[in-house]
This record gives sequence, structure tokens and C-alpha cells, in this order.
Amino acid sequence: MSAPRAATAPATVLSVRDLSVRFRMRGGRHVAAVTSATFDLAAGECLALVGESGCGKSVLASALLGLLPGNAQTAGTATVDGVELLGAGERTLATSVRGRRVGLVPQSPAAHLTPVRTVRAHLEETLRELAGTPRRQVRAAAVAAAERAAFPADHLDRYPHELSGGLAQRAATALALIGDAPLLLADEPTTGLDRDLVNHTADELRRHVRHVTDGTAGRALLMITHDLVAAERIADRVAVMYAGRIVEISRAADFFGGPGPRHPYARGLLAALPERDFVPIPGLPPELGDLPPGCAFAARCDRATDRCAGVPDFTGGLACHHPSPGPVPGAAAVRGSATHA
Ligand SMILES: Nc1ncnc2c1ncn2[C@@H]1O[C@H](COP(=O)(O)OP(=O)(O)OP(=O)(O)O)[C@@H](O)[C@H]1O
Repeated sequence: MSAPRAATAPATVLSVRDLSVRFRMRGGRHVAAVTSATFDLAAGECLALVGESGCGKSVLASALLGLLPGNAQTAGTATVDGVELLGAGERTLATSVRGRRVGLVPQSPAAHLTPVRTVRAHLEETLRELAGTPRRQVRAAAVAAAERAAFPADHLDRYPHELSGGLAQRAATALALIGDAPLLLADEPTTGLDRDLVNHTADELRRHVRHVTDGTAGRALLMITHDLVAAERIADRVAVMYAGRIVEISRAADFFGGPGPRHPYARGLLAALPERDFVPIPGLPPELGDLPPGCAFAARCDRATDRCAGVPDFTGGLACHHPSPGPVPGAAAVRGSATHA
């Protein structure tokens, strides 16, 4: 278990600076999956990381957990509770990072569960190892942990291959909520769930993050999601990623209501929702192995000018030469819909 953090809130739990991840490919080519990501996460805070499929969200999370494949090269820094994650040895990652400082709701939960162990066995082992639950209390604690993630108690003796996608998701969430890691990474935690379960999962994750123990100011959540409805329900801030770069970070209240985001891509994501204009962003994102020079969104952007031939700096939470000053057309809360970005 990590040492108690100082009571001066809000403490920074995660600090990411200029994090880049490149994959070496055959023929000397590279895929620039994440480029210069910089952000902090404070105790008690939920940050939703959104963006189209393939923009680098999961690679960023894998970098924080030391789960990148052998052809990955990283640069920059990422610290949780002051412990550097990038370049940490396998022993450090296994004994003091994964589960201890960084909890995970994985994107493919079934693949993270051991095929020959039941859900109950997974929960009981995690309770003993991460929460120090005494043997005589572990059975009841496993049932309670399952309940938190709306995993039905009468399915606890099932093996991973006997679970639907939604049940595997709930089992993975139940496991992740057991730990006391200061940072929780949740990669698409609401996939395969109906709207009621999405709301339940979002609320439990939020409760977990806000929970205060031992005088600490709570934990932090980085939630990767396509589901803007879940993001609106849970997030304090929203980070928008495009072609490997974080292009805007804003307060969720501003993103979903009020003035809306300022980056044309972020505005396009919102405008594509059926509850808004239902207008898709024209064109496709560039290949991360063949990025154009300058702003990667310029080819799809109706505000682009010659200036966009240069990569915009990420300053004040925004990387755009021509940010929008005004509100998103048709802006209204998307809460209550089952729409994905
Ligand atoms: N081992 C690898 N070797 C080469 N490229 C990789 C490797 N792993 C991931 N990539 C590439 O990195 C890019 C980002 O992938 P990532 O899984 O992070 O996207 P994502 O935003 O999480 O998408 P999704 O929402 O679909 O999960 C993709 O173009 C992917 O093909």
C-alpha cells in the first residue's frame, strides 16, 4: 500500500511531462503513437481522455503501467506519487506500481483475467494481496466488492470464458475498485454496458476517486472513453487527443456546457453527436506512421490557414493556431443519451 499523502489538498497524484511513445517498425519506420503529452491529475479528480479510435489513448495508459511492447521507445516523464513510471524496471512495476500505485480497469477485461480461476477466486486473491483482508472476512468482502460493480453474486463461481463482455467488464471494475492505488486508469470501463450500468459504473468510479482515507485527499482517475455521456457524468476535466497529441484540456463544465471546447477537432467531436448537430467530421485522421508536418488536424479543419503548417504549441490547455471563440452550435447537455463519439 502506498504511504499516506499529505493532507494539503489537492495534491498532484499524476504528473506527465512531454510523454512520447514511438513504435519501431520494419524498414526503419516509426509510428508516433503519443507525442509530447503533458498534464497533471490532482487527488480527487477525474480526467476523461477522449478522441477517435487509434489516436493513442490506450498507448498512453500502457506507458503509465509499463505495459508497452518491446518495439516501443518512450521519452519524457510520468510520476505517480513522486515515483517515476517511465523506464521503471519490471520488479518495481510489479511490486510497487501495478495495483499498488496505479490500478487498472483494462480495455479487454477477459484477457486480463486468469482463464482457470473463477471471479470469486480473483476477487479473494486481490482482497488478500492489495487490501490485506483477513482470511475469515474475505468471502463476505468478495461479495461486497462484486456488488459495488453490479456483478451478480450468483455468477461469482463462473470462469472468465463463461462471462459476457459486460460481465467481464464488471468483474474487472470490481477488482480495480479493491485497491487503494492513488491513480486509477480505466480504459473504456463502460464498454458493453447498458445505460443504467454505465451510470452505476461511472458513479462507483467517482465515489472511489472521491473517497478519503487516512487523511489523504482521495485518488485520481484517468478514464479513457469513447462514451461522452459517461465522461460528462464523471469527469472534472476533459482531455481531447488527436493523432497522438493532446490538443485541448478543459473543464468538463465548459466542454459540455457553457462555451464548449475551443479546438476545432474537440468541437467537431461534440457536434458529431446526434443530440447536437449530428454532423460528422469530414475526412479521416492521418496514419500515425505517416503524420503530416504541422497541425495534424489541418487537412480536416475549416479554420486552417498557412500558419497551420507549423505545429501549434500546447499552451493554456490548447494546441491550435485558430481556436474558436464561440459556443458549439446546438450546445446542450448530452446527459442521458447512449451516444458514442
Ligand atoms: N505494438 C505496436 N506496434 C505498432 N503500432 C502500435 C502498437 N500498438 C499500438 N500501435 C498503434 O498506436 C496507435 C494508437 O493506438 P491506441 O490503441 O492507443 O489507440 P486508442 O486511441 O486507444 O484507440 P481505441 O479507442 O480504438 O482503443 C494505433 O495507430 C496503433 O495501431
